[in-house]
Parts: sequence; structure tokens; C-alpha cells
Amino acid sequence: LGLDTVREFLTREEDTIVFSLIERAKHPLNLPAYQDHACFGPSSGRRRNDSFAELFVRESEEIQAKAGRYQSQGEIPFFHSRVPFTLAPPYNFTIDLYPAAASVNVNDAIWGFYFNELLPLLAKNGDDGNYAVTAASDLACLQALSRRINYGRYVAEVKFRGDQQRYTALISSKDKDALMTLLTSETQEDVVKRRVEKKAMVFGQDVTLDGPTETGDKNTSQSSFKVSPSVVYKLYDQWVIPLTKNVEVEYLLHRLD
Ligand SMILES: C=C(O[C@@H]1C=C(C(=O)O)C=C[C@H]1O)C(=O)O
Repeated sequence: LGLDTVREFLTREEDTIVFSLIERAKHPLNLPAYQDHACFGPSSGRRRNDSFAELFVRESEEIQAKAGRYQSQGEIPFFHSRVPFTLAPPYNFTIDLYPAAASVNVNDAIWGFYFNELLPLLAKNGDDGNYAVTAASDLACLQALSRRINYGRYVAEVKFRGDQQRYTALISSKDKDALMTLLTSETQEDVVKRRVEKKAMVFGQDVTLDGPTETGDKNTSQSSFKVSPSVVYKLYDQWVIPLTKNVEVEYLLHRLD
């Protein structure tokens, strides 16, 4: 585990995130899927206050928990299920994280910005009734974002090991601001934001057999991309990077527990 390796992981996750957004943007907003108390058919066993999307995520996570998804430290569910067993054969996952800090995560914040702020920028107004397909693509977005952002734990572990003296001093004095400054690389953040914006252009264009496939083409206006590159830039600038850094700080604060 080194800084180059963790950054390679984050770079690869960008592809997953951009593709999952492109998939979600295929569907209209489908607002009824997100409304509390929404009533679809017989409400057998249905908990009140759950939107359809919430129910979909909860139940999907339950089956994925059974299948062993959360045996890996890299995956953190949005809802903690009480499923005690796993269908998957046991596997000795590597333990890279410090135990007392390993469960640090910002899934609640991810849930909030995804549904309240990102989704309206991503999906066009409309309702085609395909709520299950829509919620399945929400789940894919949420899982990709959660994996990327909560990977801040690994980034923090690497940074801590690389500069134990300085980090230990700041952790002991619980100096959040100084920790934030020490772990921040503005140059790297700028590279990441410009790269994801470019990925939205490359992955989100219509591919045809005539003409070159280029991102600098003057005919490719923002509106011709499946997901607006500026929305992807904003996603990283306002939510993904700041939340990743919050995860890093919170992890570090527990690194000496
Ligand atoms: C993840 C890192 O830590 C911080 C967060 C970044 C990000 O979320 O992309 C980029 C640079 C750092 O400010 C890193 O150094 O790679």
C-alpha cells in the first residue's frame, strides 16, 4: 500500500462513477420513487416512511450482505442489516486499515447529497414508471461513490505511515484543521477534477463510425454529452473530494485509539 497505488485505485473508480452516472441519466427523474409514504401496490410488510428507492437499496444490500459483499473492508453498506451469515465461501481479506478507525464512513452525507442535490442535476424531469430499473442504477451510483469516498481511510493510512511523526503530533492534539492542511494536495485535486470532467466527455459522447472521436471537437457542446462534464466536475469539487478528506481526517483522529 503506497500513495501511488491508492491514487491508481481512485483513478479507476472515476471510470466506475462516470459510467454509473451515465446509466442513471438514461432514466427520467421518476420522482414517485423517492417520495416518503409512496404507496405501490399492497403494502405487505412495508415499513412506513420508506421511499421506494430506500426500500430497494435496503433489500438489495441485505442480499449482498448475505452474499458476502461487506466482508471486504472496502465496502460499507448504507443500512446495517442483521443478516448474520454469508452465502459466500470464506475468504481471508487483507486487513490494511487500523481496526479502531476502519469503520469511519460518511455514507449518510453521501445519501443526502446524492438524492437531494446530484440527482436533480443528472436526470431530466419526467416519469416513465420504471422505478425498479431507476433505483437499481441509483444503487450502482451510491455504491461507487461510497467506495471512492470512504477509500479516504486507505489514503489516510498511507499518509500516516509515510509521515508518522507529524501526524502523531497533530492527532494527539486533535488538531483537525492542521490535519486537513497536512493531507491536502491542491495540485492533485486539480488533476482529479480536470480528469473526471474529461472522462465525462470521452465516455459520454455518441460514438459513430464517421469522423474522429475527439474531445476537443468544436461540435461537441455540453448538451451533446450523456452527463454534463461540468456536473461531474462539480460533483468532485463540491462533494467527492471534500468528503474524502473528511473521511481522511476522521480516520486519522482514531488512528491512535
Ligand atoms: C485522496 C487524496 O487526498 C486528498 C483528496 C483528494 C481527492 O479526493 O481526490 C486529492 C488530493 C488530496 O487533497 C490524495 O492525496 O490522493
